[in-house]
Amino acid sequence: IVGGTDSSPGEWPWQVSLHARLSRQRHLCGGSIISNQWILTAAHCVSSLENPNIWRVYAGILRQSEINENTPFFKVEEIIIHSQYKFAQIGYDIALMKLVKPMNFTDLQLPICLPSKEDTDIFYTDCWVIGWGYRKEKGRVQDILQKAPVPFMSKEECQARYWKRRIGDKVICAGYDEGGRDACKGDSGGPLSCRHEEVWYLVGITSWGEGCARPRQPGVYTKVAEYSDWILEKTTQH
Ligand SMILES: O=C1CSc2cc(C(=O)N[C@@H](Cc3ccccc3)C(=O)NCCc3cc(Cl)ccc3-n3cnnn3)ccc2N1
Repeated sequence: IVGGTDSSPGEWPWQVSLHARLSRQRHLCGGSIISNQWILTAAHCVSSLENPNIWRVYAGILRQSEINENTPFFKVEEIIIHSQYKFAQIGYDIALMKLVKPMNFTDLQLPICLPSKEDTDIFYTDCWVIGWGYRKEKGRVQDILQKAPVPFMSKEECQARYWKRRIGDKVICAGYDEGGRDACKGDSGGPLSCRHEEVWYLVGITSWGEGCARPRQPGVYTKVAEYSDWILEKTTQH
């Protein structure tokens, strides 16, 4: 997160850190707890890393330094990537991770509400982007979970900022024209969390941007309300 501040314990209990064990284990992406057995993240985090056995889900942590070989984690049973995903800039940048065992909810690990598909036209005013990602483009993964407030940007303005690309209806843009606050490397897959009438909703999934916190280059987030049918279909036992 660029331009953010330290989060406090339990402030974002739905935020998880997704670690992949490749040559070595490291934080690769954020994710959000949406039920006791399902994590929502970005498709680009797991595409080409679809073997569930390499992933470790850490919940209820504030600092990456809390993680060592003795830290408990959740194992992943199944990874579901949206069938229309190709790469983040095109869209459909959404994926689900099913945990092997359901987690117990505590003050430090709780689910966030999903917006319902009727909520696609709410203009949220209290949104935050959260993560352990870089604080600048050439940075490093941070220890303490960072948070930054980011205002929605209209689709029209966002399309004007990214005129070489097609900004569709299933993404949300958020950021400042003057730049300065944004997601960055290591934040993707995490939540754009918005508070509406005292309830927090998972409005976006951190997806892509041109650099980090550059003027007139807002962050682009998967619009979760547009995928509520998909989420319901994939997470309901049939
Ligand atoms: O220990 C380490 C050091 S190297 C490292 C890199 C990344 C990374 O590039 N993540 C990418 C995505 C990715 C994930 C897995 C594999 C490959 C790529 C990312 O977060 N990308 C964030 C994309 C983004 C989103 C918004 Cl909303 C705004 C601006 C940006 N950025 C534009 N340029 N940088 N960030 C993640 C974890 C890492 N862990």
